[in-house]
Amino acid sequence: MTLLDGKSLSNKIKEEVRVEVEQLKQEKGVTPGLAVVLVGDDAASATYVNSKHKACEKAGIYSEVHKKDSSTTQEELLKLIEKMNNDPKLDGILVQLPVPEHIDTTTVLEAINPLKDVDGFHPYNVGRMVSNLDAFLPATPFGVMRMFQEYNIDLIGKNVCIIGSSDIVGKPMASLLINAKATVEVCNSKTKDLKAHTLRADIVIVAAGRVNLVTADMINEGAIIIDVGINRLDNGKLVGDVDFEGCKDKCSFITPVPGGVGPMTIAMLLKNTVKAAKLREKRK
Ligand SMILES: Nc1nc(=O)c2c([nH]1)NC[C@@H]1CN(c3ccc(C(=O)N[C@@H](CCC(=O)O)C(=O)O)cc3)C=[N+]21
Repeated sequence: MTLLDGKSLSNKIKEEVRVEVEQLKQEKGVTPGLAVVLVGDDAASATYVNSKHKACEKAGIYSEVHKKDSSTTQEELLKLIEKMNNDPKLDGILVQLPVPEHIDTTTVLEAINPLKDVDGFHPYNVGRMVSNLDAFLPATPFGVMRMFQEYNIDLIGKNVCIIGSSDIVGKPMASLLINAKATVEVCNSKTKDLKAHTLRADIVIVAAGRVNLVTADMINEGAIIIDVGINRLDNGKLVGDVDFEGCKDKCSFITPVPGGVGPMTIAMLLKNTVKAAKLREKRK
């Protein structure tokens, strides 16, 4: 079994980004800028936002974090986004999800200028991604694709079973894999006999948020396992959706949690922010 080491690959990508940012500054006088908006006081969200901010600083990307309390209205949030859309310092705008229930996620995401949509969640970018056109790709599935590339994992003709059909992981993951000529199946919590599906797969990608959802009996010998789950146990330990210990000797590749897909998400966000900075002229 080979570990898909997202920690070290993400460090390599972040270093590439740092060099690229340096060049942009020197050659074009452009400093890429990212704004992250956090609404409410979810502890996990606060941690991620903090990691994103620190990663930006290390890469030389200007970063601002807007912490709004949970009573913030949708109107206030839309106003802030409009201001950021017009702020020339900002190349990327990210609203950390989930937002509180009284705020409509789609309305908020649609308010972001698609050319600043470094999360790739705006319908404009979603449509372009599905059509295999140049677009901002959602950081998590983009990071998974980058891992396949790094470890020379061929996708053409492979059976891939994705567990989880969310807008931020499952659906975009399926699109990217379809475009890469894989054969893709997307399961969800209503899927009957999940095991029958995973046992047809060369690659299983799990993003369901359920501890031990995937166990060794559910995977083929030599399968590739990508664990996008992040679950905090009562003892404070961080685990994915896969029974790692049970599966590790049966599969050919597996991502650990932590140190797998998570760090890749942040690295690809930085990549997208640099991409957005290069589009500055087009936004004017
Ligand atoms: N608008 C928006 N964009 C996002 O990209 C977004 C979001 N909302 N909401 C929540 C999810 C989750 N997410 C993660 C980022 C980094 C790690 C990460 O760095 N994980 C580390 C450890 C983290 C820890 O120790 O808590 C690891 O897996 O090794 C995980 C998860 C981004 N998300």
